[in-house]
Amino acid sequence: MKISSSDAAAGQRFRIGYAFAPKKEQSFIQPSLLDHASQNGIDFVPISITDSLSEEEAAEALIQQGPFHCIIHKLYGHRWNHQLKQYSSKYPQTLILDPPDSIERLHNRVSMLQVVSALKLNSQFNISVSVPKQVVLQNPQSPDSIHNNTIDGAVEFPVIAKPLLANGSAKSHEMCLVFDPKGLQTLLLTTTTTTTTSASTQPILLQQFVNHGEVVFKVYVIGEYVQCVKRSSLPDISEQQLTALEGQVLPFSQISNSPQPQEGDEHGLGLAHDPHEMPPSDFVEELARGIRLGLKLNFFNFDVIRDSGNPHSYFVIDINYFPGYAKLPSYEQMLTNFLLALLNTPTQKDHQLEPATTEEEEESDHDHLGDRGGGGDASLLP
Ligand SMILES: Nc1ncnc2c1ncn2[C@@H]1O[C@H](COP(=O)(O)OP(=O)(O)OP(=O)(O)O)[C@@H](O)[C@H]1O
Ligand SMILES: O=P(O)(O)O[C@H]1[C@H](OP(=O)(O)O)[C@@H](OP(=O)(O)O)[C@@H](O)[C@@H](O)[C@@H]1OP(=O)(O)O
Repeated sequence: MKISSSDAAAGQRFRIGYAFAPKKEQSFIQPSLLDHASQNGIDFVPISITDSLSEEEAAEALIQQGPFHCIIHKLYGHRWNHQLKQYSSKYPQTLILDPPDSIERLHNRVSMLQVVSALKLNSQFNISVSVPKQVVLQNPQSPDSIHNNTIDGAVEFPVIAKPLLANGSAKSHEMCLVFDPKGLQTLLLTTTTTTTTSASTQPILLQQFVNHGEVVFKVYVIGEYVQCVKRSSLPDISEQQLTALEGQVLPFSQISNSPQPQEGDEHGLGLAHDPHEMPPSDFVEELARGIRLGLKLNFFNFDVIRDSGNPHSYFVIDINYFPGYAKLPSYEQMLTNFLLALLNTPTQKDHQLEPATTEEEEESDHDHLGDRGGGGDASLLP
């Protein structure tokens, strides 16, 4: 099959290949999305690759299912990255959203947040954004970690112990609230028979817990589209509670999937401001833009909390690749508009989705595409 730009201008439809784990496919590929996209000239095509194939056969199978104008995906690992690479050398004009190298950065809770520390926000907002203080225990069961030597001065209690690795596995979401050095010692000494973070000999991130009025703001990004929603979070911890919780470790997992908090529900500590008040939208948009440009990603969300003690101080605590967009009321429009804007840009219209032939031809195609180049490395950033 051959897809060309002149066809597209004449009403040719766009083929978007998608590759997701079954759970993601089920939640994201809704009939409402397929219908809306289809009415606007976009056909979503499932990419299917059998596990039993060898790496090279799997790459060939992906090539056979092409060409696509664009591939969207949330699959990880060497095998999938290799398939994409092979596919891209055959069809360099296909936009791979997003490039695996850019996604990779979100798989480590330190590297994912570096982009936030490097941000320079417009001072007109009178708002500061940072990352809570944090320290990594590379060897959680080493005597230095167990006796808290590694963390001396780096963070203050309470902290949240998070697996450093954030690869989407159930384990990577297992966290613990730790209230003092004794609790941390308990956590690190717990035998490997338990299933919490404590069981892990894998590196752990200790991130300072910030009181934030039990509300987390989730900012969903699709290219330039930004939507901020409120979700329930952990309650604030008072000094009295800290004393009462001495030596304790409280495990939890994926609590931000709980329903949105109701006004007046908060158990905050007599805050001077309303913890439910949404952050200013121009600030959220500027923050999302900065993170998007820094990460060179189009599909992600990030979690922001506001310091209970200072309404001008925000913290970004997590960034997720290709989150649960279907939870947003108008994700069908957001996604379709994003793809159409992208595929209808002049550079994109020049695309001829034919197999690459000679190296020379390929190079000239790359020149044509500039930064949006194929080869699986489209950054699509303005
Ligand atoms: N530093 C912090 N201070 C206060 N609360 C925090 C902090 N870090 C995390 N939390 C709370 O814990 C929740 C889970 O943390 P985090 O987002 O890092 O975990 P996750 O498993 O990666 O989440 P997700 O399910 O969104 O991928 C947050 O939504 C927030 O409610
Ligand atoms: O399953 P849901 O729809 O809730 O989406 C969640 C998504 O799971 P999925 O990709 O398996 O679907 C998670 O991905 P992994 O970290 O586990 O890779 C992460 O992005 C969460 O932040 C998303 O929740 P949200 O932030 O949108 O509330």
